[in-house]
Amino acid sequence: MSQFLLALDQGTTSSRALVLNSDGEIIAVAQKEFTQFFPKPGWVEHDPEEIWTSQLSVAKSAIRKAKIKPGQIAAIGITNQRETTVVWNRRTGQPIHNAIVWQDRRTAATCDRLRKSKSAEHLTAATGLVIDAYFSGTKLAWLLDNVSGAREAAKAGELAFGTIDTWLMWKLTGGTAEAGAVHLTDFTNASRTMLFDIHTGEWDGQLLKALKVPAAVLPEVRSSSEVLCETKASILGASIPVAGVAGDQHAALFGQMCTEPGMVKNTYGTGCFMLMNTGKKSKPSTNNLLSTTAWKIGAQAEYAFEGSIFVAGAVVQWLRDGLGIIKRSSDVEALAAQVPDNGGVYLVPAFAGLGAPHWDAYARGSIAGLTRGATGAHIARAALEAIAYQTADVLDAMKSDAKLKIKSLRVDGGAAMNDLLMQFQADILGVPVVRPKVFESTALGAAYLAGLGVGVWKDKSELAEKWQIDRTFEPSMKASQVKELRAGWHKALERSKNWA
Ligand SMILES: Nc1ncnc2c1ncn2[C@@H]1O[C@H](COP(=O)(O)OP(=O)(O)O)[C@@H](O)[C@H]1O
Ligand SMILES: O=P(O)(O)OC[C@H](O)CO
Repeated sequence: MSQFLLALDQGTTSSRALVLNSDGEIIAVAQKEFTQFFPKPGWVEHDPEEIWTSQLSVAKSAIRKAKIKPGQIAAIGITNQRETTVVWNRRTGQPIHNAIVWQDRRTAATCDRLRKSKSAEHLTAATGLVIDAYFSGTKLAWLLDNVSGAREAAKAGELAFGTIDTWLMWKLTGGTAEAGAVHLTDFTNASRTMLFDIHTGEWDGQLLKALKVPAAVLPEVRSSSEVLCETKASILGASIPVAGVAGDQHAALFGQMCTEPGMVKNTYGTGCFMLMNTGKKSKPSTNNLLSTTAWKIGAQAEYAFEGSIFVAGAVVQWLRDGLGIIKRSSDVEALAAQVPDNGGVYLVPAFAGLGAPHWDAYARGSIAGLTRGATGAHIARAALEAIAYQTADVLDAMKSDAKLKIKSLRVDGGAAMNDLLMQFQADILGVPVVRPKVFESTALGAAYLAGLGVGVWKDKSELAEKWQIDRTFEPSMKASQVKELRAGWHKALERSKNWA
């Protein structure tokens, strides 16, 4: 009987489900958006029940579209928006509050205090992270502090904390303690909590104490590729093993088959997430990157550097919705192509400050170098170039941290469809930019991890054969021109820093 994999990709704005066959080909996709809540400036929440119902409905719909029976699914792979925090009551299965989303800044002041505390140095060494409201730890502490009775209930073992992977596994296995629901997470998701020691692979007692988190709320940490649990048969129509779990950026690194040290992927979505495989030992960053996990397959952990850029494809949305110089995002390419170069115009899209490697929360956007001859086409070109310059700044930091030679950059995400941007990216980096045939790296990664977990595929080398190139963009710009352009970018960047 033919075997299939079901990938559940629970993202920030939508829940997606994909069915793959045992050749790793995608045969069905279903997607559903869900509600974003912004209760106060800087706060972002999701309804955990809506996350579950949307995820379940797309899973069923993808199975229907694939025209397969649930019993033909060999395994489920879960991949998810990372850091988003849910706390629920084990007995009733009810969340005690909305999920606090990774973008939520409500715990920024707690992080300021934590940065000055005696745990700060240990935190960075153990978790590889910088202290920031982005991660789950302070969000969990906020829930325990602000939901009435939560801390006592947590101490008494009545509450469960989880990232979205944990919540989905809980729901897939029955949704209450009585029904036998499991409380598990994987190595990659645990690594984004700010409570987990990525070297020992265990929850860190000192950090739990610093954030006053009772150990009783924490899930058990498992690898990213093994049978973690079996779904309750009544939910999807068959009991199916969940055999792959990873945060979405880690899954994308795997889906891009960046399985050797020095291999890098960049996802060009709203922002950019760049991850580089650094091998079986974690390396500290001295260039303002995160030192994080790649995945754990069986007993073998692998590590990565990560750099996030806050505004990438979003600058194209701004050209469309803010400036109104294009109608659709894809129009940016034709507009930018009307001019042979940027004409000395630089756009720094620091709309929300600057992420890696600059980390300037007070930077703001700017357009520099305007002359009377500047047109909308120059601005469009400068916007696309800015995505490439920011990427080059992160890759430089990675190269210097990793001391590894970069052979190429593997790309995915909506803006990686833009040929002009990808060619310019290759030119600026001086390394080939490689775009795969299948763009769904995140879902592929989750399905690959799950397939490995149940033996549909035997090892990484079998998977690497499935990964195919759509197009390679070779660098062709003169080194002197690259130098001049990057100098112009850095000059504009300086003007944008420390503005607000
Ligand atoms: N042809 C294009 N050129 C540049 N940017 C694009 C193009 N098409 C889409 N985008 C941008 O890509 C982003 C959407 O990519 P996607 O991977 O779906 O992002 P996300 O997962 O963050 O929602 C949007 O910000 C959009 O403006
Ligand atoms: O859901 P995405 O694709 O926006 O990814 C969210 C990241 O995992 C946040 O760290």
